[in-house]
Amino acid sequence: MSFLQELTDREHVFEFLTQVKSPVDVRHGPILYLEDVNVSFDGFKAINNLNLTIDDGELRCIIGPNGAGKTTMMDIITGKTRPDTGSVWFGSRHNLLTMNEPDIASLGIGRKFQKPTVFEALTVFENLELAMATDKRVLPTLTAIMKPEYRDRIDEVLEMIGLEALRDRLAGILSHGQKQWLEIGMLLMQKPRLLLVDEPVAGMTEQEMERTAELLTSLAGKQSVVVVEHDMGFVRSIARKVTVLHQGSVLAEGSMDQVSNDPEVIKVYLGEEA
Ligand SMILES: Nc1ncnc2c1ncn2[C@@H]1O[C@H](COP(=O)(O)OP(=O)(O)OP(=O)(O)O)[C@@H](O)[C@H]1O
Repeated sequence: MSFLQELTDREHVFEFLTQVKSPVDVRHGPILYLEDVNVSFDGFKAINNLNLTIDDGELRCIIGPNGAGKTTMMDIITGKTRPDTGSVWFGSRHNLLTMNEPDIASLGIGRKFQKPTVFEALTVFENLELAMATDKRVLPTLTAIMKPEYRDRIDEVLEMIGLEALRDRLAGILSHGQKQWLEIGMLLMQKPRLLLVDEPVAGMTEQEMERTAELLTSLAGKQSVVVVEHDMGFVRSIARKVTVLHQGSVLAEGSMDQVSNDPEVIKVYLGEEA
């Protein structure tokens, strides 16, 4: 079928519109598995024998002082940084160290950076629409022929992120918090299996933080969510299990109460704030 025929065939399902069919295999183990990972930058060990396991559907908070290796760890998972040694697996089938960044993203690993990067001149709805198309050049075509199921997905995501009432407003007029939720919504359009979220509540009001806590906890279960955050009040409000990184390794892991009472953690990290 030619591209022109595809365009005029109302029943044709474009490859770029099909949701990511994540083939990740979690039947016998975790969704994310890092073992003995090491990364050095000019001789400095940013990641040092790091071991980390995230279960399917889990919400995990990662904390740690500046320079602990949190960003580098996210960069390794998404393929931005290659470790010197170690293993990184997504389910039991996908060795992430053999894959590039776009392939890792298309497996269903979504990453939300600290700063919101929504398209301010587009409406909330259009931002979500755009997030669905992997080939951004086809957006005008996509808008003209959008199938009901894609509209349904946008409606579903609008409800999840609480922006239904603002669907036709330009993203540029949204508050900082609303932009962050919209960007999370853009990631959700592709139905990711694992979401990596970097400092989601930096710069948010108390109310926005509460709403973000509700959003992230509501996502867990359906997808796995890893949140890197410095705000301890926020971490306490959402955390089930917390991992404390220090000098590129796991220093402690457990409930917020367990890690915040751990003498090593108090010494190297929470002690900083006391
Ligand atoms: N590309 C790089 N080149 C050299 N050093 C780097 C590079 N990336 C990170 N580092 C160093 O590796 C260490 C870990 O950095 P990383 O950004 O992962 O820490 P972090 O826990 O995310 O810190 P923060 O909480 O401040 O964001 C730091 O000492 C940092 O300076």
